Amino acid sequence: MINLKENNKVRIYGAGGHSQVIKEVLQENNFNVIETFDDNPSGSHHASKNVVMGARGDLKKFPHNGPPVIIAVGINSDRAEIAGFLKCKYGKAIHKSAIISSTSKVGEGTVVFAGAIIQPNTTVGKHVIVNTGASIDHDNVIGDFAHISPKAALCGHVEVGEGSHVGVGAVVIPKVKIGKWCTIGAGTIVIRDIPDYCTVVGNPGKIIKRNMPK
Ligand SMILES: CC(=O)SCCNC(=O)CCNC(=O)[C@H](O)C(C)(C)COP(=O)(O)OP(=O)(O)OC[C@H]1O[C@@H](n2cnc3c(N)ncnc32)[C@H](O)[C@@H]1OP(=O)(O)O
Repeated sequence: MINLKENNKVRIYGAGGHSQVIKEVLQENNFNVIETFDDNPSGSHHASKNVVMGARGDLKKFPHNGPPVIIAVGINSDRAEIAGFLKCKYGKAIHKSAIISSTSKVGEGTVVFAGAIIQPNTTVGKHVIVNTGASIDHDNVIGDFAHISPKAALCGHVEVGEGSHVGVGAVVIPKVKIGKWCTIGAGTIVIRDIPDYCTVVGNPGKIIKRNMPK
């Protein structure tokens, strides 16, 4: 399932490891990745070829018009910043093995990797990463620019705020609300609501840092 049009052409913004996974999802869905941008082309992943300078080089000269773009940058705040200055159309990249309920919604620019599951009545925002094998159950609300890492499990009626990162293998019990721009550590068990900007680790999850917004 994918919603990119324009003769199956797509562009990727970001040329690191995360970009490689997105490229593979797109190619398996018969999309033609015609261009890869990066704001630091010389630091690209070894598998990225023909990477060209991104919009930070010259915002006015950047080809905002054209085939849809996917922002393939793993750091949530960077993805949000890039989405703030690009004037592009966005696509989605959804792996064939992902299961998404017909009653759930996935926003533009969002990527859903192999084996991920999104159960009914869930809303996933824009430019979200639903990583490999992540499980997002029914009636969740996932904010824009969030990242649900591999094998994380969100039970029913969970909310994850804008820009928050749920680490690999974390578990969130039903009806818990995680604020915006939080970090939930790898393997954390979240059993209570988490305020905005907090880092939480452990079982049960405890707040170890409050990261004030930039
Ligand atoms: C395909 C992909 O790769 S997707 C990428 C997915 N990435 C992840 O899931 C990474 C998640 N990140 C983490 O778990 C990190 O450890 C973070 C963000 C929670 C904390 O990182 P930092 O802010 O650098 O904290 P730091 O490493 O200094 O640890 C602070 C304390 O928390 C503890 N801690 C850190 N992470 C965890 C964790 N996941 N579980 C339990 N305790 C933890 C540390 O042991 C340390 O304790 P101490 O003060 O008693 O020594």
